[in-house]
Amino acid sequence: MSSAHRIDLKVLDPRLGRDFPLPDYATAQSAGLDLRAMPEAEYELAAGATALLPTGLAIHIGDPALCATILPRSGLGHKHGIVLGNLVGLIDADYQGPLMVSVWNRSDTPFTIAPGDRIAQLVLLPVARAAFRVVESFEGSARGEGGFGHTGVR
Ligand SMILES: O=c1ccn([C@H]2C[C@H](O)[C@@H](COP(=O)(O)OP(=O)(O)OP(=O)(O)O)O2)c(=O)[nH]1
Ligand SMILES: [Mg+2]
Repeated sequence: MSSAHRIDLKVLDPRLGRDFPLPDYATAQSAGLDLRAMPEAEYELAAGATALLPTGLAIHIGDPALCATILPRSGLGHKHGIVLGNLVGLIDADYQGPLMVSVWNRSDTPFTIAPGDRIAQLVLLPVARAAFRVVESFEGSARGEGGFGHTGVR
């Protein structure tokens, strides 16, 4: 854990850390920390529906060279169609509000989420920030303006 970044975390839901563990890496080299959905009670997400669920915690990354993303869990996404309503969540380094997960049931069957269920995962990432310099023309590059299939398929 020596290379880990210290991130401030506030527990907003007293069931976390008491009835359910705080987020932690499942293995020594896991990239993602599972986030638990913390609705008041069991929540049935209808087929095709989206719900914004609290995770019961807040984090303050506090470093502009970092951000966090919220990603689906592959098992839930592939087997049950439980993914994210925003596809990927982006957590800014200066965000201090409750961490929320937009859960989307893209399947054709209802899915029940119980408080404490691990519903998505948080990945901390490095961020490079831009300072734009407005120019009239770009220095030449190998690609130029080619894109969108320009290099072919095979
Ligand atoms: O899945 C998510 C995505 C975002 N957020 C929080 C953290 C993030 O820093 C903030 C704003 O997210 P974003 O910039 O993606 O949303 P927006 O619609 O542009 O809102 P804003 O106008 O507040 O930036 O909302 C979450 O809790 N969960
Ligand atoms: Mg925004």
